[in-house]
Amino acid sequence: MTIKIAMIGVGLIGGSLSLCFKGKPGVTVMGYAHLEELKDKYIASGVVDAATLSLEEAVQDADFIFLCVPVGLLESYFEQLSRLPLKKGCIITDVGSTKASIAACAEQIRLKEAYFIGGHPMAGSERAGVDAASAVLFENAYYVLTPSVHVPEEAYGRLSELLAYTRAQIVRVEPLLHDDIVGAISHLPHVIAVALVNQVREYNESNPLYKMLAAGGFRDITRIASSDAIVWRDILLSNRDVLLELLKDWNSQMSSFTTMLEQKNGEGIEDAFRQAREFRSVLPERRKGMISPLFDLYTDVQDAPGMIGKIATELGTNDINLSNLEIIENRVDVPGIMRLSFRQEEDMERAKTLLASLGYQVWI
Ligand SMILES: NC(=O)c1ccc[n+]([C@@H]2O[C@H](COP(=O)([O-])OP(=O)(O)OC[C@H]3O[C@@H](n4cnc5c(N)ncnc54)[C@H](O)[C@@H]3O)[C@@H](O)[C@H]2O)c1
Ligand SMILES: O=C(O)C(=O)C[C@]1(C(=O)O)C=C[C@@H](O)C=C1
Repeated sequence: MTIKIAMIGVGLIGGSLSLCFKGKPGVTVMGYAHLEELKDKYIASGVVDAATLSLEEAVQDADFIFLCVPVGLLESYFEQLSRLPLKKGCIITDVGSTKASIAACAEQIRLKEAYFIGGHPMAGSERAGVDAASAVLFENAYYVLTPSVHVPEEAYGRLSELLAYTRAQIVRVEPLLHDDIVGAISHLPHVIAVALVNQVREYNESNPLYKMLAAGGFRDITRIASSDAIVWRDILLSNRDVLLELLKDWNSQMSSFTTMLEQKNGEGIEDAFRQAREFRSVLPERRKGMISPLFDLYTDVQDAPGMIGKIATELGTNDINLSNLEIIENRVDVPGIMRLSFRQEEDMERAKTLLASLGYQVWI
């Protein structure tokens, strides 16, 4: 059996999906580019089997069409597709970070012989473009699908089956509920990160020490402030109503901190930190490129380069199989944390005992 996949927009997400599908038995991935230089780039980067500047050629005989363009372009592409000859039973899906507007559009423009199933992989990065694409981006992530009642289970099943190549976990959610939840856990955090960076950027104009001293905490909370401006402009405008409500709640969270500080309410501040830590500690952890779960052990690192070799050697000479090693906070002259991952729980336990006996502070 042959499967043709048309990828409309081969950037971070479209490129990563292409890498998941390309080379699988019977699958060909055709990228659509709106600019000549992008077409050449898509081919040169090797993420697609072929690329074209013609939308019609890209989708001709396609079994699946993925719309991977910024959210503000989704409706226009959907409308163009509805006027093109599509293969009977073809599935059109998108990867947009909002789902209500494209779902409403698909309700209005009924496709004749194709089906639309909204999609949103809950994985990404602050980087953009095909150069940032990765075959393991979606591994162990959730992948939201928002089929309408008009979509037959058979079509939903076909898309889910194809998406198994991403190694993501499919979850079915209503479009409006999706936008409420993703507004809170993704869109609002991006707004907060950008506002925080811009606040500090303004202070830095009068004193460059701000930038110089900005360390782990600032970097951790602001990574996503480097995200693509066009992609995020479209997401925020598309989820505007939800964000306006969320920002009201955010302002009241900030007011409560203002009040606690004004009243020197140390207990209130402690409670806020404790509650946040408790909730954060139960967030599901997801790792790219992992098939089975790992058993993790943590230790402080004073001098990372020397320590890495020393610890790896100690484990090796004691026949303890280390699967992965990562420095979580790597700041010059400041102790960081090393995460040691093991496939077997027994290896982790033995490493814990060994490193503790050698004087390392270790914890699980
Ligand atoms: N960035 C993330 O973390 C993330 C995660 C999940 C979903 N998404 C969604 O994925 C979609 C794509 O985002 P991305 O992060 O891959 O961005 P990107 O900038 O990396 O990719 C966008 C692609 O669309 C192409 N494009 C731009 N204008 C176009 C046009 N007029 N016609 C055709 N193609 C055009 C670009 O050339 C690029 O290849 C967005 O809808 C976004 O909401 C993003
Ligand atoms: O990890 C990141 O950089 C992301 O921004 C990924 C992220 C998110 O906010 O979690 C961003 C947008 C999405 O639509 C899905 C995932």
